[in-house]
Amino acid sequence: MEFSKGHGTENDFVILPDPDVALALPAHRIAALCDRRRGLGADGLLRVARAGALAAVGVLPELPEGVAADDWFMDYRNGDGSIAEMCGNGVRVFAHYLRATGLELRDEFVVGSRAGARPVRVHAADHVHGDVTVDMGRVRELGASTATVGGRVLEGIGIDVGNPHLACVDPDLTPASLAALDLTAAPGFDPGFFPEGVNIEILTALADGAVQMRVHERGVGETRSCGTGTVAAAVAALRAHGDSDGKVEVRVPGGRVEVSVDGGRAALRGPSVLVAGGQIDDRWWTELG
Ligand SMILES: N[C@H](CCC[C@H](N)C(=O)O)C(=O)O
Repeated sequence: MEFSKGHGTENDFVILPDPDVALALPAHRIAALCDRRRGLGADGLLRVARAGALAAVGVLPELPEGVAADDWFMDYRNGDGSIAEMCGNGVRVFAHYLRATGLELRDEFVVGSRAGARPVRVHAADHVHGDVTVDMGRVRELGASTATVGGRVLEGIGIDVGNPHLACVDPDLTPASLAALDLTAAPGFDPGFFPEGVNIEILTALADGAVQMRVHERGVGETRSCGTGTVAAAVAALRAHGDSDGKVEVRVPGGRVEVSVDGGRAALRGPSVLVAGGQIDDRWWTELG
């Protein structure tokens, strides 16, 4: 079974080409594959399939708005096997993979996601490095809520980027104190406000057009980057700064991305790296049950 491995600012993914949706992907198999000791190891999994093929076998109940049957669809799963609506770093790696393998010959095309159509522009793509902008669509503020980290209560804004986020801007945070935060345990949050769980970003205030951010992801744990999270962080940082639109460089442990916010919509530009490709042993995969 063919696979590739890639990452966007060190948020890493196993990529499974499966255009006709021949693979069964129960959660326990994904969790084993993404486990960093008993499997290949990754924050998440990207199945590469045609949207119509996913709908035909019932993986998708229907085609999401704006997604055509022959669009490539990013069937994203978190490392614990759970399904998430959208993955911003994942779309960049997905688009890079399509161009690098020749599955897609255009530089501008739509990637389908459970959150809807995500148009991409591939600025550069060779067999290792890519540079991609993703139209992240409409971003919706959900109101104020809080997170608890190491016994401290942090004020945040709930933000819908197709998936749920709580972005906590702490004006007293410095890069050093942010780096010192213990995120090994999942931050506490209000399950009434986020009944489907939440990705939690903690970030410094906007300064010189940039913020520093760490993230604890739903279904994964702390990651070195979260693309949808950088969009939520940029929206929250602009809002705390008294702005609604603007460009923000979001610096995460795994690198840097640029988020543009305009009229309630966002775009995310950043790198992608394809690290390796190979074969997953069919018998190992089957024995997972
Ligand atoms: N853990 C997220 C999905 C992956 C998001 C992140 N990897 C990104 O790049 O946006 C969730 O459950 O909503």
